[in-house]
Amino acid sequence: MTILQETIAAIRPADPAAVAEARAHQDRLTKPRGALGALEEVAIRLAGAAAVSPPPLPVPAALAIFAADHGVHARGVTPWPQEVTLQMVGNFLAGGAVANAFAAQVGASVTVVDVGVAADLDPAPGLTISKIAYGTADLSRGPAMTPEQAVAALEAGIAHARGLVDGGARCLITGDMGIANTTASAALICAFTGHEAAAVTGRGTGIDGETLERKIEVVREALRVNGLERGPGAASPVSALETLAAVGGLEHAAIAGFVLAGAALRVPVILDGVIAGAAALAAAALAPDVVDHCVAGHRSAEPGHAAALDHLGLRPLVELELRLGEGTGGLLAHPLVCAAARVMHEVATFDSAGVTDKEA
Ligand SMILES: O=C(O)c1ccc[n+]([C@@H]2O[C@H](COP(=O)([O-])O)[C@@H](O)[C@H]2O)c1
Ligand SMILES: Cc1cc2nc[nH]c2cc1C
Repeated sequence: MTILQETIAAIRPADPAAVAEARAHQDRLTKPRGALGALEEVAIRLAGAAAVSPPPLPVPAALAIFAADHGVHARGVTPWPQEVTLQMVGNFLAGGAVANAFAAQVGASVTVVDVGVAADLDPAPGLTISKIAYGTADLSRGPAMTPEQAVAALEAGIAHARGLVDGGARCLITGDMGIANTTASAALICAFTGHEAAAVTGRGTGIDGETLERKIEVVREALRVNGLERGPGAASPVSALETLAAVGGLEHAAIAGFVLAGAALRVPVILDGVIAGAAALAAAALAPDVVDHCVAGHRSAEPGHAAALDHLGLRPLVELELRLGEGTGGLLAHPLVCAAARVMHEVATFDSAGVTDKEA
């Protein structure tokens, strides 16, 4: 078996006994039933994913930022020059990005993985160089990657997750850096959900109306050229791997592998924004049970993100109109996920605290 096949084969759905025990435990705690709203569901989800109730506290957390460039940049879908991907990797490694500040705030480690930056990076502490290509091909002219490249990127994500978990991480947070990757994200979301390009293509880093029109047309071309057009509800004739290779980025594939590995290792994964959402669609198409191991950290301002989360059946914890990527929304959600788990360990029950429960 390949590393990818072995990882997919190890993924189990939420454990029903742990889910039932966690649900029953929530109802015994000294609070009106349901009073913690969506956090109760997070705690129950963590228990199902870990197959134990109460679930382990999701600490320490590790953010992994997967960086790559995109051939579709040449179509003028973003105002930012491609070299910003490389420059931001330098910024992450120097500790100067928003992701570094948020990671420090929540006590998460930060590592960066080069899976496809269009330039050579010097080795540095915190950087893993797993370069598969110097950026993808232009997805609007043909497949962005070969299936072999997509598998290599998936396996780079798996290897990185395994390394972090071996090093003690008990929560994985997805991060991305890749100028033009919101175009690839929109194409993936169309291909996996059946939505039309105009419904899920957004302004990314911030583009004008004219650029947005062009970006929507580029996404339509990508779907047409790669044989991925389909109506809502119609099944895709193309396999998950071929879809990912056709319109994804190297960082999308690596993030999909990272998520699959977290699930296989029963370590919860907090998803960041639209890039993670698109990658999670690919992961779920490869292994549907992976979703039980994911928490949607936030909902980004990019319209395709809501479509991806709806399709995955995930409810975002934080909604602050963030549209930065890097893992920033996932990092902000981490204390909420910790709080949800901690309740299960530390809050007294009606019985243990001698608090009178309401009458049945
Ligand atoms: O995470 C998000 O939802 C998100 C939304 C918009 C932009 N981004 C980030 O911005 C970059 C891509 O934007 P763009 O406009 O170049 O496609 C890439 O580095 C992403 O991390 C991220
Ligand atoms: C400056 C900058 C920082 C980013 N971080 C993630 N995507 C980004 C895109 C830009 C342009």
